[in-house]
Amino acid sequence: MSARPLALTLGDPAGVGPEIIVKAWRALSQDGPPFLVVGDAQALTSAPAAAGVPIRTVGRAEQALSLFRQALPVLDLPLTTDVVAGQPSGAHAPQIIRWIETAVGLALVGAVGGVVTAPIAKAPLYEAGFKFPGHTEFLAELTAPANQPGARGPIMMLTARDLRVALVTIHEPLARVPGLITIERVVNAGLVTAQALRRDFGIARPRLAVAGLNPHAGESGGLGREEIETIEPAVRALRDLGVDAQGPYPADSLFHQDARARYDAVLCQYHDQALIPVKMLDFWGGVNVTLGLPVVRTSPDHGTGFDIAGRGHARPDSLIAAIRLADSIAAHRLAA
Ligand SMILES: NC(=O)c1ccc[n+]([C@@H]2O[C@H](COP(=O)([O-])OP(=O)(O)OC[C@H]3O[C@@H](n4cnc5c(N)ncnc54)[C@H](O)[C@@H]3O)[C@@H](O)[C@H]2O)c1
Ligand SMILES: N[C@H](C(=O)O)[C@H](O)COP(=O)(O)O
Repeated sequence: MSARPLALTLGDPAGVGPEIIVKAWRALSQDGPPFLVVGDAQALTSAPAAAGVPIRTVGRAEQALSLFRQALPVLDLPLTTDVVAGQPSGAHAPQIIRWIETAVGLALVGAVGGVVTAPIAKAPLYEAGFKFPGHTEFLAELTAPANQPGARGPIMMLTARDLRVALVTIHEPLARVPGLITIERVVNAGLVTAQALRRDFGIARPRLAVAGLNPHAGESGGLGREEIETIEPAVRALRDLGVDAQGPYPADSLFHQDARARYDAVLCQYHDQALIPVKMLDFWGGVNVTLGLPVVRTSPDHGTGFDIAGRGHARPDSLIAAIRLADSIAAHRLAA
């Protein structure tokens, strides 16, 4: 366990975030990684599972270490408008963004060991003028001035059980994806992923399988030429750089149980190619990790769950897995 707490952002206060945070504290308060919440204390107090959970405000992140076993620590940056569970509102956007900025700022100065983000809904943030597709790209912007050892992300990785997937393109409309797959992007995603598998996951000789874009990985050019013109040269370039990369392989046969034993991560070309197998394999245990940034960041694989917010049956499993993984990555970085 790291000697510093983690910072956990509240996410969209109208979603399941407050409820699963309170439940995660219940599950982890005795022997789990300590964390403080960066968000609105009242939203936590009002969460369906909050009865009996002591919630205490703190002024400094380090106070969370001694407090965490007795109470849920919160750096209270209150909302200015009322929250209705299940109803997202652009009015919350400035504070949602501020919580993320604050948590990342704490990580950049070393006051916390990493950041775990509860889910945000993108649409109300876009309506309020948020210019980033999601946390991943926003965190890259916030951490841009800080030094990053090795290749720079952000690269989105999702993990579930024995599967890790890393993405060449992230939040992009499908129609734009082929044009965005360049040799440079594939090589950078492969390098960031291989370096993170060593540095953050402790895998000494990581093996990467690279997925094709087209059906049957292009069928020798008959079903698309991206494999021949872009992905194969990128795989060769990765090998020249010392990365154990193989492929491109047809994506449909890359994710079954026997195939998963042959690699440590799959480099996928686009969002759903990567996230469908993860969420199908283990929706409750899946974790989203941002690779190649100066700060540690994880998140649950699920979203804001507006359809069930406020009802009391949201599951905290994925958030708990995200907290444990952030703690493990922070410990690996500290030991390096
Ligand atoms: N980490 C993140 O910030 C993150 C991740 C994924 C999606 N999102 C955002 O979330 C919003 C909603 O996305 P969506 O509807 O596609 O996916 P979702 O994950 O919010 O919901 C999909 C289904 O899973 C259920 N679900 C989600 N979390 C649950 C939990 N903890 N316990 C029990 N059931 C749960 C929901 O009720 C719903 O039926 C979108 O705006 C998206 O951008 C954010
Ligand atoms: N792409 C993620 C998913 O579908 O699970 C999710 O939108 C989170 O993205 P950020 O971590 O960049 O917010």
